[in-house]
Amino acid sequence: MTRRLLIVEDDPGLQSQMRWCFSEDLEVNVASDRDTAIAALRRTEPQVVTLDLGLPPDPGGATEGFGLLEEILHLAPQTKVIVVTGREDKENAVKAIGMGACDFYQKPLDADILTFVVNRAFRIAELEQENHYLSQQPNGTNIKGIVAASPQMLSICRTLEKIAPTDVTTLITGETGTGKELLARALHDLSPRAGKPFAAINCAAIPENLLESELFGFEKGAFTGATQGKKGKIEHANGGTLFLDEIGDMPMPLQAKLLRFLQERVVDRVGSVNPIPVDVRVVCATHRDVRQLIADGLFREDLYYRISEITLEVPALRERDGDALVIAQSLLKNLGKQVERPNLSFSEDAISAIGRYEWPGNVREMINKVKRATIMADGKRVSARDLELDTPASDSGHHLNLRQVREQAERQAIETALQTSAYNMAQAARLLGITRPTLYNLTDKYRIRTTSDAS
Ligand SMILES: Nc1ncnc2c1ncn2[C@@H]1O[C@H](COP(=O)(O)OP(=O)(O)OP(=O)(O)O)[C@@H](O)[C@H]1O
Repeated sequence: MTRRLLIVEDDPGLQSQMRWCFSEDLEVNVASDRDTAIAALRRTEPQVVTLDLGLPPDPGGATEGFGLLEEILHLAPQTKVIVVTGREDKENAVKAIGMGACDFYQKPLDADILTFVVNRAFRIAELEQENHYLSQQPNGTNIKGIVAASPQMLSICRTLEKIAPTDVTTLITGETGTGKELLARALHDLSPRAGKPFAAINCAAIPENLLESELFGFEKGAFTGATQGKKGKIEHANGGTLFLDEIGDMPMPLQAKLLRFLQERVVDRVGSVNPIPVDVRVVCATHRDVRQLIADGLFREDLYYRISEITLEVPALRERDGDALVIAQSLLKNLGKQVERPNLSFSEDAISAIGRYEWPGNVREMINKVKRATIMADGKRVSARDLELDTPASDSGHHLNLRQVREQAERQAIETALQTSAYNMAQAARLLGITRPTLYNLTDKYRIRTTSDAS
């Protein structure tokens, strides 16, 4: 890509000095007033503009410069404008940044600093263009709600489109927050069952003694308090899709009952002897390693084969090439609209931090971070700090003692677990391998918030 720079400067001496600063691989155009600048902008579409605020007919003030800045950003909002101000003119520099200028530079001219600032602006422009390109890439799939650019996810989406019209029982595996439920819903929406119910049940969230009646329903008088019969989730899904989330956490006795249902396609309500035929497509998901569960005697192998006629292994966000940025951009657009800040964009440090971060809580964690950032960002730029991604690794070398290191690690692990589990204390405690009361003690100790501040 040819780098094109437009210098807007009315002083001929400065014009030639600035021209001289830039190496030959830059295409440089010069304009001395607003009209010529706009004509050059339209003609050459520069990625970067340096703009002297003091332009005729107001060379001593900044009105013409501000007017031109506004016009440039209106005509070509992606242009990186560096305003050039006098030495004592901080106020105007700050105002220009607030209006959307990307940087400022104070006279007198210093070739090294100016080159540095201009090159930096080109780099930002290129990164933004790259991101824009990525976010404009067709998903390769029209699956509603799924944002993906990586070959890994596009391949999963293609498989999903192939199996959607069939009734094959599908197992979706992957870390928490990778989009397993989203894919299960997509499978339903793309299937001939789309007009019928999608009934989801989280096998890990319901106490063992209630899960059976939740799934299979119960008859009047089946147990104390059952004054009337109730349909279970499976019956509710009749004609549609049953989504069994966290199937790996299903207790063994229920696994046997589920297996019978999958084989016979009839439901035995608790307390009933009359099997009820049900027509559902079953989709299961788990973040657990089912083979390991089988090896540990916690999951029935025969059930595993029943539920995994097709398995979709959803990779973690950090393993998908290019997805993190594309999803973050899409989230910023959508979540920004929700808080009436539709023009937010990521700063350069945010873009590299998003690419570097491991995303242990995957897309769910990203949603929390971006949601927070849309509220916290000053101006139009979302920084790494707004995303809470600016913990410098070098910090670790500057601790007072081991206690401080331990406490910081503990605090970080708790914050990540809370974000990963969408601030569900029970789930976060499970992720951390501690009890809920212990988690409450620790969040008190470190004064960590236990609810999403964006909710
Ligand atoms: N590729 C994606 N594009 C857009 N949004 C996504 C994508 N993947 C996940 N999400 C969003 O991230 C959130 C978490 O996704 P989802 O609930 O499907 O994950 P999960 O793998 O089922 O998580 P868990 O195992 O914790 O239940 C949802 O709000 C979902 O819409």
